[in-house]
Amino acid sequence: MACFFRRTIAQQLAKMCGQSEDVFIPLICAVPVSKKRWMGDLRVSVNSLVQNGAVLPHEDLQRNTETLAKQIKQNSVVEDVIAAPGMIYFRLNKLMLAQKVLKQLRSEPDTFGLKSELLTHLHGGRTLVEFSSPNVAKKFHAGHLRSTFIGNFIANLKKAVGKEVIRVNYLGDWGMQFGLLGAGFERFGCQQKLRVQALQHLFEVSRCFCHAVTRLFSLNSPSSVQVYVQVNREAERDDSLRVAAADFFRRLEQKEHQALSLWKQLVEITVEEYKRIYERLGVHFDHFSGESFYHSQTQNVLQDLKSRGLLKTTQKGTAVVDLSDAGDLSSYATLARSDGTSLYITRDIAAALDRHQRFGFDEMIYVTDKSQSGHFQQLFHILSVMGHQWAHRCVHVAFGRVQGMSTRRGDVIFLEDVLDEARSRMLNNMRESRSEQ
Ligand SMILES: NC(=[NH2+])NCCC[C@H](N)C(=O)O
Repeated sequence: MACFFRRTIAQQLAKMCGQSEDVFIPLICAVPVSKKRWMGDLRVSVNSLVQNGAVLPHEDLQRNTETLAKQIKQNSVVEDVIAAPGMIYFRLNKLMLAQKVLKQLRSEPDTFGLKSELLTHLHGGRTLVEFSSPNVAKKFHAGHLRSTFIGNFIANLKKAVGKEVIRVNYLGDWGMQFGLLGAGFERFGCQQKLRVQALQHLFEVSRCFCHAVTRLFSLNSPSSVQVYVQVNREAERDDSLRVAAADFFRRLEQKEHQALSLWKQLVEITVEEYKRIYERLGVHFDHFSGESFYHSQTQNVLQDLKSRGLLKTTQKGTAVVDLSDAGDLSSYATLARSDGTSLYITRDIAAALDRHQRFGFDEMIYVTDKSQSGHFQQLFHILSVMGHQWAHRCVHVAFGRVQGMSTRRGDVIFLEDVLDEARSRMLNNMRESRSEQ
C-alpha cells in the first residue's frame, strides 16, 4: 500500500535526478510514530540518497536537502514536503491513504501488506524459532511470557514473508533444579493436590523445600498484591537440602526407575497445563522438546569435541572448552562437571546439532531475556569452532528483564494470574469508559 505513495514520491525524485525510480523506493522510509512530534508519514535521508548514488554529493548537506525539498511538488497524494536537518519529510493525503488501505484490506484480507515491493528481495528458506521454553521445575515467569509473545510475533512475521517456519518449545525439564523438585516432592508432595492444581502445588513443594521458614505478611495496600513471601536465605544455603537434591538428580541421570517415573509424571502434568495456557493465548508450537531429550546425546558431543582437540580437563576434573583468543583459558565454557554430568550448554549444543540435522534450517532464532546473551554467544562460538558454518546463521533475540512483580501467591508470577488480571482490568476499563464504541 505504502508502495503507491512511495512510488509517487520516487517518481518525482527520479525525474528530478535523472535516475530510475526503483533506486528511490527502498530509501523512502515510514516515519516511526511518536507522541511528541509529528513531522510526516514518509521520509528520505539525503545522506542515504548520496550514498546510493541517487543524488550528487554536495558539501553543504543542508542546502542540498532544502534545494531538493523545494523541487518536489505537492499534489493530491503528497500534501506537504518539509526539509528538516538532512531529512525530507512527506505528509500524505490522509483521506486517500485511508481509502486505499481499506480497499486493499477488503479485497485481500489475508495478504494485506505482504505484497509490498519492499519485501520482494526477501528469499524463502526455513527458519526455526525457539521460544517460550519455560522450566518445568521452576516458575513460568514474566520473561517466559515475553518470550512467548515476541517469539510468536517473529514466527508469524517470518511466515508472512514466505519462510517455512518451525516453532519449537524447548522445555527446561532437566538439570539440578529437577533434583530440587524431585527431592521436595518425595518429602512434601501430594498426588491428589498434584492432580487438582499441578503448577500451584509444584510451586508450593519447591517453596517448602527451599524456604524452610516462610513468613507471610499482609500489606495494607488495596491492590491485589496482598501477600509477600519472605524467603529465608539461610534455608537456601542449607547443605542437607542440597545433598538431597543432588542425590535425586544423580538418581535421575542414572535412570533409576522410581525417580524417573516421578520426573515423567511431573513433566507430563506441567506440559498439559502449559498447553492449555498456550491455547488460551492462541500460540502454537510444532515441536515440544526439552533438555531431557538431549541429555543422552551429551556424551557424543563431548566425544566429538575431544576428537577435535577442543575439550580440556581442568584440575578440578571438569571438562571445558577454551574460548579465549590467546588459548590461555582466560575465558572458557564448562561442558561437564567433575562427576561427568552434563550442563545447560552441553545440552544446547546437542539440541542445535540435532535440529540442524533433522530440520535443515537456514536460520535459527532463540528468544530469551538478555541474561542469557553470554550463554548464546558461547554456544554459537563453540558450534562455529566445531566447524559448523551454520552457527553464523543462529541468532539470539534478547529482550530486557521483567522485574519486581508479585502476586497473592508469593514472589512468583503465575501466568494465569497475569492473564486473569489483564482481562478483568480490561473489562473494568471498558465498563467505565463513557464511550459506546
Ligand atoms: N535453547 C535454550 N537454551 N533456550 C532457552 C531456554 C530457556 C530456559 N528454559 C529458561 O527458562 O531460562
